[in-house]
Amino acid sequence: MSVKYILDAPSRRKLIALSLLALLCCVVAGWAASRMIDAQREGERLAHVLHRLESLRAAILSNAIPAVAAPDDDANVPRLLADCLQLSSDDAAQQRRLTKLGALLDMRQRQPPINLDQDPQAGPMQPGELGNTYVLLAAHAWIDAMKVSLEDRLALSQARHQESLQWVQWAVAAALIAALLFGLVLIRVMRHLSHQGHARISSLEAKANRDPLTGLPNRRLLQDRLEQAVLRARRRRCHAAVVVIDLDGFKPVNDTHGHAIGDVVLRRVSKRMKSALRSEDTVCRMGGDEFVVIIGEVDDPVYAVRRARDLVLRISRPIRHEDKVLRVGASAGLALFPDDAGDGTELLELADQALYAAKHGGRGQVVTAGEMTHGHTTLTSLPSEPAARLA
Ligand SMILES: Nc1nc2c(ncn2[C@@H]2O[C@H](COP(=O)(O)OP(=O)(O)OP(=O)(O)O)[C@@H](O)[C@H]2O)c(=O)[nH]1
Repeated sequence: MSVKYILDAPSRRKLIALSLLALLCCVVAGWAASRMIDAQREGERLAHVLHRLESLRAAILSNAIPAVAAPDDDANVPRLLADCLQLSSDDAAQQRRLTKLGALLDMRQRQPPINLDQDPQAGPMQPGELGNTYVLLAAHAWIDAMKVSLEDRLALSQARHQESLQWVQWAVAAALIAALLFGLVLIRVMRHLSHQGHARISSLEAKANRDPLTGLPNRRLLQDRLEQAVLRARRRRCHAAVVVIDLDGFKPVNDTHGHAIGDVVLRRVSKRMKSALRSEDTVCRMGGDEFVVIIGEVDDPVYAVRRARDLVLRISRPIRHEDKVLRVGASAGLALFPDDAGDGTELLELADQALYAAKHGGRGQVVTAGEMTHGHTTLTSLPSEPAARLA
Protein backbone atom coordinates (compact mmCIF):
# COMPACT_ATOMS: atom_id res chain seq x y z
CA MET A 1 0.00 0.00 0.00
CA SER A 2 1.34 3.46 -0.87
CA VAL A 3 2.45 5.85 1.92
CA LYS A 4 -0.11 8.28 0.54
CA TYR A 5 -2.90 5.96 1.64
CA ILE A 6 -1.39 4.96 4.98
CA LEU A 7 -0.66 8.48 6.25
CA ASP A 8 -3.09 11.35 6.45
CA ALA A 9 -2.17 14.56 4.61
CA PRO A 10 -1.10 16.71 7.65
CA SER A 11 1.20 13.95 9.01
CA ARG A 12 2.62 13.42 5.54
CA ARG A 13 3.32 17.16 5.18
CA LYS A 14 4.96 17.31 8.64
CA LEU A 15 7.19 14.33 7.93
CA ILE A 16 8.24 15.67 4.53
CA ALA A 17 8.97 19.15 5.96
CA LEU A 18 11.00 17.71 8.84
CA SER A 19 13.00 15.38 6.63
CA LEU A 20 13.74 18.26 4.23
CA LEU A 21 14.80 20.43 7.16
CA ALA A 22 17.05 17.66 8.50
CA LEU A 23 18.52 17.19 5.03
CA LEU A 24 19.14 20.92 4.63
CA CYS A 25 20.81 21.06 8.05
CA CYS A 26 23.04 18.12 7.09
CA VAL A 27 24.05 19.89 3.86
CA VAL A 28 24.84 23.11 5.79
CA ALA A 29 26.77 21.12 8.41
CA GLY A 30 28.75 19.37 5.66
CA TRP A 31 29.54 22.64 3.91
CA ALA A 32 30.57 24.34 7.18
CA ALA A 33 32.66 21.31 8.18
CA SER A 34 34.56 21.36 4.89
CA ARG A 35 35.07 25.13 5.28
CA MET A 36 36.30 24.53 8.80
CA ILE A 37 38.73 21.83 7.65
CA ASP A 38 40.03 24.14 4.90
CA ALA A 39 40.51 26.97 7.40
CA GLN A 40 42.28 24.62 9.78
CA ARG A 41 44.62 23.35 7.02
CA GLU A 42 45.29 26.90 5.92
CA GLY A 43 46.02 27.88 9.55
CA GLU A 44 48.38 24.93 9.98
CA ARG A 45 50.14 25.81 6.73
CA LEU A 46 50.49 29.47 7.72
CA ALA A 47 51.74 28.54 11.19
CA HIS A 48 54.25 26.24 9.56
CA VAL A 49 55.41 29.02 7.22
CA LEU A 50 55.67 31.42 10.16
CA HIS A 51 57.75 28.88 12.00
CA ARG A 52 59.96 28.52 8.92
CA LEU A 53 60.31 32.26 8.73
CA GLU A 54 61.40 32.36 12.36
CA SER A 55 63.89 29.58 11.67
CA LEU A 56 65.16 31.51 8.67
CA ARG A 57 65.52 34.68 10.72
CA ALA A 58 67.36 32.68 13.39
CA ALA A 59 69.57 31.11 10.72
CA ILE A 60 70.37 34.52 9.27
CA LEU A 61 71.07 36.00 12.72
CA SER A 62 73.32 33.13 13.62
CA ASN A 63 74.96 33.40 10.23
CA ALA A 64 73.95 29.80 9.53
CA ILE A 65 72.64 30.18 5.99
CA PRO A 66 75.90 29.14 4.32
CA ALA A 67 76.02 26.11 6.58
CA VAL A 68 72.41 25.15 5.86
CA ALA A 69 72.88 25.60 2.16
CA ALA A 70 75.35 23.37 0.50
CA PRO A 71 78.44 25.67 0.26
CA ASP A 72 79.61 24.06 -2.93
CA ASP A 73 76.23 24.45 -4.62
CA ASP A 74 75.42 28.15 -4.80
CA ALA A 75 72.32 27.62 -6.87
CA ASN A 76 70.70 25.87 -3.89
CA VAL A 77 70.23 29.02 -1.86
CA PRO A 78 67.13 30.39 -3.64
CA ARG A 79 65.61 26.90 -3.59
CA LEU A 80 66.49 26.54 0.07
CA LEU A 81 64.55 29.71 0.81
CA ALA A 82 61.61 28.65 -1.32
CA ASP A 83 61.56 25.27 0.41
CA CYS A 84 61.99 26.91 3.75
CA LEU A 85 58.99 29.16 3.28
CA GLN A 86 56.94 26.70 1.23
CA LEU A 87 55.02 29.39 -0.56
CA SER A 88 52.67 28.35 -3.28
CA SER A 89 54.22 28.37 -6.71
CA ASP A 90 51.29 30.35 -8.17
CA ASP A 91 52.06 33.23 -5.88
CA ALA A 92 54.26 34.77 -8.57
CA ALA A 93 55.04 38.05 -6.82
CA GLN A 94 56.25 36.30 -3.68
CA GLN A 95 58.21 33.92 -5.79
CA ARG A 96 59.94 36.76 -7.54
CA ARG A 97 60.80 38.43 -4.22
CA LEU A 98 62.10 35.16 -2.94
CA THR A 99 64.31 34.65 -5.94
CA LYS A 100 65.66 38.17 -5.50
CA LEU A 101 66.34 37.61 -1.85
CA GLY A 102 67.85 34.27 -2.65
CA ALA A 103 70.14 35.95 -5.17
CA LEU A 104 71.18 38.49 -2.54
CA LEU A 105 71.86 35.75 -0.03
CA ASP A 106 73.65 33.89 -2.75
CA MET A 107 75.89 36.90 -3.20
CA ARG A 108 76.37 37.12 0.53
CA GLN A 109 77.58 33.56 0.56
CA ARG A 110 80.62 34.64 -1.29
CA GLN A 111 81.40 37.34 1.27
CA PRO A 112 83.32 36.66 4.45
CA PRO A 113 81.05 35.69 7.39
CA ILE A 114 79.41 38.67 9.07
CA ASN A 115 79.60 39.50 12.71
CA LEU A 116 76.33 40.97 13.90
CA ASP A 117 77.89 42.02 17.19
CA GLN A 118 80.42 44.07 15.33
CA ASP A 119 80.12 47.77 16.12
CA PRO A 120 79.82 49.68 12.81
CA GLN A 121 81.79 52.53 14.46
CA ALA A 122 84.56 50.16 15.49
CA GLY A 123 86.56 50.47 12.38
CA PRO A 124 86.52 50.70 8.60
CA MET A 125 84.24 48.32 6.79
CA GLN A 126 85.73 45.24 5.28
CA PRO A 127 85.14 44.44 1.59
CA GLY A 128 81.74 42.76 1.20
CA GLU A 129 80.60 43.91 4.63
CA LEU A 130 78.26 46.53 3.19
CA GLY A 131 76.78 43.85 0.93
CA ASN A 132 76.33 41.55 3.91
CA THR A 133 74.61 44.25 5.94
CA TYR A 134 72.40 45.20 3.03
CA VAL A 135 71.39 41.56 2.50
CA LEU A 136 70.70 41.09 6.17
CA LEU A 137 68.59 44.23 6.42
CA ALA A 138 66.69 43.28 3.29
CA ALA A 139 66.13 39.76 4.62
CA HIS A 140 64.93 41.09 7.98
CA ALA A 141 62.62 43.63 6.36
CA TRP A 142 61.21 41.00 4.03
CA ILE A 143 60.75 38.48 6.86
CA ASP A 144 58.99 41.11 9.00
CA ALA A 145 56.70 42.10 6.16
CA MET A 146 55.95 38.47 5.44
CA LYS A 147 55.33 37.79 9.12
CA VAL A 148 52.82 40.62 9.44
CA SER A 149 51.00 39.49 6.32
CA LEU A 150 51.10 35.86 7.41
CA GLU A 151 49.91 36.68 10.92
CA ASP A 152 46.98 38.62 9.43
CA ARG A 153 46.14 35.69 7.21
CA LEU A 154 46.48 33.31 10.14
CA ALA A 155 44.14 35.43 12.28
CA LEU A 156 41.68 35.51 9.37
CA SER A 157 41.78 31.77 8.89
CA GLN A 158 41.37 31.22 12.64
CA ALA A 159 38.33 33.50 12.61
CA ARG A 160 36.96 31.58 9.61
CA HIS A 161 37.62 28.31 11.43
CA GLN A 162 35.76 29.55 14.49
CA GLU A 163 32.85 30.85 12.43
CA SER A 164 32.61 27.56 10.50
CA LEU A 165 32.71 25.63 13.76
CA GLN A 166 29.72 27.62 14.99
CA TRP A 167 27.89 26.92 11.75
CA VAL A 168 28.60 23.20 12.17
CA GLN A 169 27.34 23.29 15.75
CA TRP A 170 24.13 25.11 14.85
CA ALA A 171 23.46 22.94 11.80
CA VAL A 172 24.08 19.70 13.71
CA ALA A 173 21.84 20.89 16.57
CA ALA A 174 19.08 21.85 14.10
CA ALA A 175 19.45 18.51 12.27
CA LEU A 176 19.19 16.64 15.58
CA ILE A 177 16.08 18.60 16.58
CA ALA A 178 14.51 17.96 13.17
CA ALA A 179 15.35 14.24 13.44
CA LEU A 180 13.91 14.14 16.96
CA LEU A 181 10.69 15.84 15.84
CA PHE A 182 10.55 13.48 12.85
CA GLY A 183 10.82 10.55 15.25
CA LEU A 184 8.09 11.94 17.51
CA VAL A 185 5.73 12.55 14.60
CA LEU A 186 6.49 9.06 13.30
CA ILE A 187 5.77 7.49 16.70
CA ARG A 188 2.49 9.41 16.92
CA VAL A 189 1.54 8.34 13.40
CA MET A 190 2.45 4.71 14.14
CA ARG A 191 0.41 4.79 17.34
CA HIS A 192 -2.52 6.25 15.48
CA LEU A 193 -2.21 3.61 12.76
CA SER A 194 -1.97 0.87 15.34
CA HIS A 195 -5.12 2.18 17.10
CA GLN A 196 -6.87 2.34 13.77
CA GLY A 197 -5.76 -1.22 13.02
CA HIS A 198 -7.02 -2.44 16.39
CA ALA A 199 -10.31 -0.62 15.96
CA ARG A 200 -10.70 -2.13 12.49
CA ILE A 201 -9.89 -5.62 13.76
CA SER A 202 -12.31 -5.21 16.67
CA SER A 203 -15.04 -4.00 14.36
CA LEU A 204 -14.39 -6.88 11.93
CA GLU A 205 -14.44 -9.33 14.82
CA ALA A 206 -17.65 -7.82 16.11
CA LYS A 207 -19.16 -8.06 12.64
CA ALA A 208 -18.04 -11.66 12.28
CA ASN A 209 -19.59 -12.59 15.63
CA ARG A 210 -22.82 -10.60 15.43
CA ASP A 211 -26.06 -10.95 13.57
CA PRO A 212 -26.33 -7.76 11.50
CA LEU A 213 -30.13 -7.49 11.77
CA THR A 214 -30.57 -7.83 15.55
CA GLY A 215 -27.05 -7.21 16.82
CA LEU A 216 -27.25 -10.45 18.81
CA PRO A 217 -24.34 -12.91 18.92
CA ASN A 218 -24.49 -15.28 15.97
CA ARG A 219 -23.90 -19.01 15.59
CA ARG A 220 -20.11 -18.46 15.59
CA LEU A 221 -20.08 -16.75 18.98
CA LEU A 222 -22.68 -19.14 20.38
CA GLN A 223 -20.22 -22.02 20.38
CA ASP A 224 -17.75 -20.07 22.48
CA ARG A 225 -20.39 -18.80 24.92
CA LEU A 226 -21.77 -22.32 25.27
CA GLU A 227 -18.37 -23.74 26.18
CA GLN A 228 -17.81 -20.93 28.69
CA ALA A 229 -21.20 -21.54 30.33
CA VAL A 230 -20.51 -25.29 30.65
CA LEU A 231 -17.04 -24.65 32.11
CA ARG A 232 -18.42 -22.17 34.64
CA ALA A 233 -21.24 -24.51 35.66
CA ARG A 234 -18.78 -27.39 36.03
CA ARG A 235 -16.47 -25.25 38.16
CA ARG A 236 -19.30 -23.99 40.31
CA ARG A 237 -21.02 -27.43 40.41
CA CYS A 238 -24.31 -25.98 39.30
CA HIS A 239 -26.59 -26.25 36.27
CA ALA A 240 -26.67 -24.45 32.94
CA ALA A 241 -29.52 -24.51 30.46
CA VAL A 242 -29.62 -24.30 26.68
CA VAL A 243 -32.95 -23.19 25.20
CA VAL A 244 -33.62 -23.32 21.46
CA ILE A 245 -36.54 -21.07 20.48
CA ASP A 246 -38.29 -20.96 17.13
CA LEU A 247 -41.00 -18.48 16.25
CA ASP A 248 -44.45 -19.82 15.39
CA GLY A 249 -46.33 -18.21 12.53
CA PHE A 250 -43.55 -15.90 11.46
CA LYS A 251 -43.81 -16.71 7.76
CA PRO A 252 -47.38 -15.31 7.52
CA VAL A 253 -46.08 -11.97 8.93
CA ASN A 254 -43.54 -11.83 6.14
CA ASP A 255 -46.09 -12.91 3.56
CA THR A 256 -48.76 -10.44 4.72
CA HIS A 257 -46.72 -7.35 5.64
CA GLY A 258 -43.51 -7.84 3.74
CA HIS A 259 -39.93 -8.68 4.64
CA ALA A 260 -39.21 -5.28 6.21
CA ILE A 261 -41.99 -5.72 8.75
CA GLY A 262 -40.73 -9.26 9.34
CA ASP A 263 -37.37 -7.69 10.21
CA VAL A 264 -39.07 -5.34 12.68
CA VAL A 265 -40.66 -8.37 14.37
CA LEU A 266 -37.31 -10.16 14.60
CA ARG A 267 -35.67 -7.05 16.15
CA ARG A 268 -38.50 -6.55 18.68
CA VAL A 269 -38.49 -10.22 19.64
CA SER A 270 -34.72 -10.04 20.17
CA LYS A 271 -35.09 -6.99 22.41
CA ARG A 272 -37.79 -8.67 24.47
CA MET A 273 -35.63 -11.72 25.02
CA LYS A 274 -32.58 -9.67 25.97
CA SER A 275 -34.52 -7.60 28.47
CA ALA A 276 -35.97 -10.75 30.06
CA LEU A 277 -32.54 -12.28 30.74
CA ARG A 278 -29.68 -11.52 33.13
CA SER A 279 -26.58 -9.80 31.77
CA GLU A 280 -24.57 -13.00 32.17
CA ASP A 281 -27.03 -14.96 30.01
CA THR A 282 -26.71 -15.07 26.24
CA VAL A 283 -29.26 -14.88 23.47
CA CYS A 284 -28.07 -15.71 19.95
CA ARG A 285 -29.80 -15.63 16.61
CA MET A 286 -29.07 -18.84 14.75
CA GLY A 287 -30.64 -17.58 11.52
CA GLY A 288 -34.18 -17.14 10.17
CA ASP A 289 -36.59 -17.10 13.12
CA GLU A 290 -34.53 -19.41 15.35
CA PHE A 291 -32.79 -18.28 18.56
CA VAL A 292 -30.69 -19.99 21.24
CA VAL A 293 -30.62 -18.82 24.83
CA ILE A 294 -27.91 -19.88 27.29
CA ILE A 295 -28.90 -19.56 30.92
CA GLY A 296 -25.70 -19.98 32.92
CA GLU A 297 -25.04 -20.72 36.59
CA VAL A 298 -28.46 -22.10 37.46
CA ASP A 299 -28.82 -23.52 40.98
CA ASP A 300 -32.33 -24.85 40.49
CA PRO A 301 -33.39 -26.33 37.10
CA VAL A 302 -36.91 -25.07 37.76
CA TYR A 303 -35.58 -21.54 37.42
CA ALA A 304 -34.31 -22.32 33.89
CA VAL A 305 -37.66 -23.74 32.78
CA ARG A 306 -39.46 -20.71 34.24
CA ARG A 307 -37.16 -18.41 32.28
CA ALA A 308 -37.83 -20.37 29.08
CA ARG A 309 -41.60 -20.14 29.59
CA ASP A 310 -41.28 -16.48 30.40
CA LEU A 311 -39.50 -15.97 27.07
CA VAL A 312 -42.18 -17.84 25.13
CA LEU A 313 -44.89 -15.73 26.79
CA ARG A 314 -43.08 -12.45 26.17
CA ILE A 315 -42.52 -13.28 22.51
CA SER A 316 -46.20 -14.10 22.12
CA ARG A 317 -47.32 -10.64 23.23
CA PRO A 318 -48.66 -8.55 20.34
CA ILE A 319 -46.15 -6.29 18.65
CA ARG A 320 -47.40 -2.81 17.78
CA HIS A 321 -45.67 -1.19 14.87
CA GLU A 322 -47.06 1.98 13.28
CA ASP A 323 -50.74 1.20 12.73
CA LYS A 324 -50.25 -2.57 12.75
CA VAL A 325 -50.62 -5.16 15.47
CA LEU A 326 -48.37 -8.12 14.68
CA ARG A 327 -48.55 -11.50 16.33
CA VAL A 328 -46.12 -14.36 16.48
CA GLY A 329 -45.76 -17.21 18.92
CA ALA A 330 -42.77 -19.28 20.02
CA SER A 331 -41.89 -22.87 20.85
CA ALA A 332 -38.86 -23.87 22.90
CA GLY A 333 -36.77 -26.93 23.66
CA LEU A 334 -34.58 -26.98 26.76
CA ALA A 335 -31.60 -29.13 27.76
CA LEU A 336 -29.81 -29.01 31.12
CA PHE A 337 -26.20 -29.39 32.07
CA PRO A 338 -25.17 -31.76 33.60
CA ASP A 339 -28.53 -33.61 33.85
CA ASP A 340 -29.09 -34.14 30.11
CA ALA A 341 -25.58 -33.83 28.66
CA GLY A 342 -22.00 -32.96 29.66
CA ASP A 343 -20.95 -30.79 26.72
CA GLY A 344 -22.25 -27.86 24.73
CA THR A 345 -22.71 -29.54 21.36
CA GLU A 346 -24.73 -32.38 22.83
CA LEU A 347 -26.82 -29.97 24.90
CA LEU A 348 -27.62 -28.01 21.75
CA GLU A 349 -28.64 -31.15 19.89
CA LEU A 350 -30.92 -32.32 22.71
CA ALA A 351 -32.50 -28.86 23.03
CA ASP A 352 -33.12 -28.91 19.28
CA GLN A 353 -34.84 -32.30 19.52
CA ALA A 354 -36.95 -31.00 22.41
CA LEU A 355 -37.93 -27.99 20.27
CA TYR A 356 -39.01 -30.37 17.52
CA ALA A 357 -41.17 -32.15 20.07
CA ALA A 358 -42.62 -28.81 21.24
CA LYS A 359 -43.48 -27.83 17.66
CA HIS A 360 -45.13 -31.13 16.95
CA GLY A 361 -46.80 -31.27 20.33
CA GLY A 362 -48.89 -28.18 19.72
CA ARG A 363 -46.46 -25.16 19.63
CA GLY A 364 -46.41 -22.27 22.11
CA GLN A 365 -44.79 -24.47 24.75
CA VAL A 366 -41.50 -25.46 26.34
CA VAL A 367 -40.39 -29.09 26.16
CA THR A 368 -37.37 -30.28 28.13
CA ALA A 369 -34.88 -32.93 27.02
CA GLY A 370 -35.64 -34.80 30.27
CA GLU A 371 -39.28 -35.11 29.24
CA MET A 372 -38.25 -36.64 25.96
CA THR A 373 -35.79 -39.10 27.46
CA HIS A 374 -37.76 -40.26 30.46
CA GLY A 375 -41.22 -39.45 29.20
CA HIS A 376 -41.94 -37.36 32.27
CA THR A 377 -40.36 -34.72 34.44
CA THR A 378 -41.28 -32.82 37.51
CA LEU A 379 -40.55 -29.66 35.52
CA THR A 380 -43.62 -30.17 33.30
CA SER A 381 -45.86 -29.99 36.33
CA LEU A 382 -44.87 -26.36 36.88
CA PRO A 383 -47.86 -24.03 36.82
CA SER A 384 -47.81 -21.91 33.69
CA GLU A 385 -47.49 -18.19 34.32
CA PRO A 386 -50.25 -15.97 32.94
CA ALA A 387 -49.10 -13.80 30.07
CA ALA A 388 -50.68 -10.74 31.66
CA ARG A 389 -48.36 -10.95 34.66
CA LEU A 390 -45.28 -10.98 32.47
CA ALA A 391 -46.38 -8.19 30.17
N1 LIG B 1 -38.08 -10.79 7.47
C1 LIG B 1 -37.16 -11.76 7.51
N2 LIG B 1 -37.54 -13.03 7.24
C2 LIG B 1 -36.67 -14.04 7.32
C3 LIG B 1 -35.35 -13.80 7.62
N3 LIG B 1 -34.66 -14.98 7.65
C4 LIG B 1 -35.57 -15.92 7.33
N4 LIG B 1 -36.79 -15.36 7.14
C5 LIG B 1 -38.01 -15.96 6.83
O1 LIG B 1 -38.50 -16.61 8.03
C6 LIG B 1 -39.36 -17.61 7.61
C7 LIG B 1 -39.09 -18.82 8.47
O2 LIG B 1 -39.84 -19.88 8.01
P1 LIG B 1 -40.65 -20.78 9.01
O3 LIG B 1 -39.86 -21.12 10.22
O4 LIG B 1 -41.23 -21.90 8.22
O5 LIG B 1 -41.83 -19.81 9.44
P2 LIG B 1 -42.94 -20.05 10.49
O6 LIG B 1 -44.17 -19.48 9.95
O7 LIG B 1 -42.49 -19.52 11.79
O8 LIG B 1 -43.05 -21.63 10.58
P3 LIG B 1 -43.15 -22.49 11.89
O9 LIG B 1 -41.87 -22.42 12.60
O10 LIG B 1 -43.48 -23.87 11.40
O11 LIG B 1 -44.27 -21.88 12.69
C8 LIG B 1 -39.16 -17.83 6.13
O12 LIG B 1 -40.25 -17.28 5.44
C9 LIG B 1 -37.90 -17.01 5.81
O13 LIG B 1 -37.96 -16.46 4.53
C10 LIG B 1 -34.95 -12.45 7.87
O14 LIG B 1 -33.81 -12.15 8.16
N5 LIG B 1 -35.90 -11.50 7.81
